[in-house]
Amino acid sequence: MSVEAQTTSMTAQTAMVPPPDTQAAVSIRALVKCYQGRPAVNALSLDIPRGSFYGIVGPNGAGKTTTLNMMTGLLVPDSGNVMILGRDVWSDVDTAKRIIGVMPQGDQIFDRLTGLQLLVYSGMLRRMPRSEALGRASDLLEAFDLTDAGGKRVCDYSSGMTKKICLATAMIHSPRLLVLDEPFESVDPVSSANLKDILAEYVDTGGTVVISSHVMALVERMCTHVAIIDHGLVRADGTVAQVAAGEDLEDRFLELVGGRHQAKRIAWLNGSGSEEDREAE
Ligand SMILES: Nc1ncnc2c1ncn2[C@@H]1O[C@H](COP(=O)(O)OP(=O)(O)OP(=O)(O)O)[C@@H](O)[C@H]1O
Repeated sequence: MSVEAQTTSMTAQTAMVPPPDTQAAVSIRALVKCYQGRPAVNALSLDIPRGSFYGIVGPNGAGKTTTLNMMTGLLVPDSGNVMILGRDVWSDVDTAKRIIGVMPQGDQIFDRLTGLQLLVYSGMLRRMPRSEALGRASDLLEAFDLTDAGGKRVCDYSSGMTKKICLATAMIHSPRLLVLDEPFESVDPVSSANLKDILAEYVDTGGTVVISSHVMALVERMCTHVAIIDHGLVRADGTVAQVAAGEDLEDRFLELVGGRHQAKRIAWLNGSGSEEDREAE
């Protein structure tokens, strides 16, 4: 679709949106973000119910991270609204950030600190007394199997350990909404199972978790709800059963998003013409 056609369809969608749902954990209306004139998020609207475990899925470049960043006060939208637990994010970003737990990326943390120092620092940034931050930090280190690594600098952690410490920093202030971009990526199966238990209990006590993931089986197993995003728009949303519509979620995803094609044979990818062959010539 041309940029003009995309912009026209965006304007038409924006004109018809209902007001945000103040009862939802997250209510997004006609959210737009363009880069170089092209919409990355294209008048997207979505309601995430309180107490849900919500999966956001979509192909590469679909607009998931851009949406999550605008939802959590990290990226200013071009237009549209985001309401978190009944509060408008962009009219008071600081308050919004206080009530959300967002998992930072590995390059957004002070990795010269030890794991323990990083958690205590994150807690104190959230106005927690040092003693309380210390107690919570050691609980989180234990929950994520990082107790032995608590005294080690985060820059010396493996990528899975870094992911876990980033997750822990998102949780230390006990937010009622957790937004996690690919939380299970590069986390080992044992830690992953522990994390799933922690998140399931968090949801049982009334918290809302929003994750983005490419692993459809995980979303099908863990999430209560799912939204399939493609080209910056919601293609389907609802409970996992509603979206799957009697099919396997992955099949449904492929059906809605398309893009499967007969893989083109790459003629040279058979070892011939390699460096060794060239040397032998
Ligand atoms: N800072 C940026 N500058 C220019 N274009 C960007 C920028 N960030 C994202 N985009 C573009 O916006 C679109 C959506 O990107 P986004 O990162 O939100 O997708 P995603 O669904 O999270 O993808 P993935 O699954 O690959 O992580 C892509 O076309 C991407 O190239």
